[in-house]
Amino acid sequence: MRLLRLAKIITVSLRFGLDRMILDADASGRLGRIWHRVFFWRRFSEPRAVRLRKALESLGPIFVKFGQMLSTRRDLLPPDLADELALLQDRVPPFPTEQALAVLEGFYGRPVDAVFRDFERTPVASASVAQVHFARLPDGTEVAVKILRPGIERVIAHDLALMEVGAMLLDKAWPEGRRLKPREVVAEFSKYLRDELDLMREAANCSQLRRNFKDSPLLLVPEVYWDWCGRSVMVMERMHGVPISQTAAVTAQGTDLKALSRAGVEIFFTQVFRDGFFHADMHPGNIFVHADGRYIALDFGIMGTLNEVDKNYLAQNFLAFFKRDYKRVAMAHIEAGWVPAKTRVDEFEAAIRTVCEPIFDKPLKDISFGKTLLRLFQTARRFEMEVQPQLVLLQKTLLNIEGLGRQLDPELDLWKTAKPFLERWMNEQMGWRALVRGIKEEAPAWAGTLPQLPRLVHHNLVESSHHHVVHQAALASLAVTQRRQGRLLALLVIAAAALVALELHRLLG
Ligand SMILES: Nc1ncnc2c1ncn2[C@@H]1O[C@H](COP(=O)(O)OP(=O)(O)OP(=O)(O)O)[C@@H](O)[C@H]1O
Repeated sequence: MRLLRLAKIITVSLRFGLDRMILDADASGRLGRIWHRVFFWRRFSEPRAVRLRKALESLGPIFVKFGQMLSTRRDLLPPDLADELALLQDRVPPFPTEQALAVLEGFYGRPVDAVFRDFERTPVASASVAQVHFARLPDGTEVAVKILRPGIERVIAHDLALMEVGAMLLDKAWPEGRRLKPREVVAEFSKYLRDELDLMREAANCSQLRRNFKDSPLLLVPEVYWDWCGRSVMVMERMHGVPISQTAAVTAQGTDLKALSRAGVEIFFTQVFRDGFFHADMHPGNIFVHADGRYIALDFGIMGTLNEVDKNYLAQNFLAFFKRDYKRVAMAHIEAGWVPAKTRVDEFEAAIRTVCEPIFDKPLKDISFGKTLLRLFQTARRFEMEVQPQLVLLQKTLLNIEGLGRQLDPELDLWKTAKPFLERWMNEQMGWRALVRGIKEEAPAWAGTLPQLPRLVHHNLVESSHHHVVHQAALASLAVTQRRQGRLLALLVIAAAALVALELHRLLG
């Protein structure tokens, strides 16, 4: 099976000339010249990016997903490849309903019709990893049932193993290819795919996001029905709305597109700066709009988490960046320990200025946060900064949010919407508010420790007087040892002197 798959990969690579992409970059090499002679008859009329896209399409859904992920790594890929790969569509025919029913019956141990009041046999959507059917719970609640594609674990394991081999070869055999960090990219993809294979994880993400946005006037998140969920099945509230990509239908239901685009930015910055937990798969297929104008989020396979250091880094950088205070940007990197402490601030500052200043050529409203962050990461990498995966995820999501926002309202001023969030966060980190918050956070721990304080103080005093006695004894024994060693040294010196004297006497006498 694996050999067959490998053979297919090699054939497809030769058919679409992927080998040429590598060897053309290394045409002067001996291997390149020999290869060109062996395969002299091949001519490719299409550009390399199109050939790569077609090759991935013919290798199947996992490779298509891989290409989609690659298209977001603009920090690694040349623009022509990234643009073309972004066109990849995760279109796969649904798997037969009997298989879906078999998965469900295997999991529940009962016929599907005994679990759900009614279960729609035709899926509402199908993708490479899962498909979704609508159903009703016994009490009539409308639900969406997400089911993992049967056997997908095996397919993924095979394809990933082959990708890992490919990445290793690329890394070892092609010095230029190393810059694309093939092993790192495949490892990231592998983690992302394995996460998608556990629907309990996705359900937990969904339920956390719902809790964070409980009673929100901006965002709706489906409720998870845990009693019906497992690793390969997720049952959640069925949401009713219009896909955000259908702008005409969104307007027809009376939603103001300008308000919607602002709300999108607000939701994102709330997720980032309030919760440190954000939806990181914000492609238009996962976003719907409810009739009351609220967003509906779906698909919680990829979520990003940020800690206080990450948030501080982001807020400081964005605020300093928009004030064009590049020195502050450089300092923020050094203070957070992202770049080595030995980095020269002036050099780093100059490098940031060089990449960022051209961005300000445009009006503030047209500046892309996502691109700015990308430039910053690219610069910081040159200064030995290991960009954290959660920040790369955030930067990719920012690009999505901006794209979506500007599609809804070309006049959207992202900075105006985002600035209050950043400033509020910074204010909360400093001054008396931060102090009060710190006390509030620590108070429960103090409540537990305070009653024990007298006992702990007493214990420590006793311990320290005991330690004092122990220390005294140790010091005394050290002094004895020192005296002994002194005596030994004196004896050795005398013995050595006697030997020298004897030797001199023998030589002279
Ligand atoms: N709770 C829900 N209520 C209504 N429709 C839903 C719900 N969950 C999923 N769907 C429908 O199923 C589609 C696919 O769902 P989802 O994105 O979660 O699956 P997926 O397999 O991860 O797809 P992809 O990988 O393409 O994003 C959605 O676009 C939507 O049409």
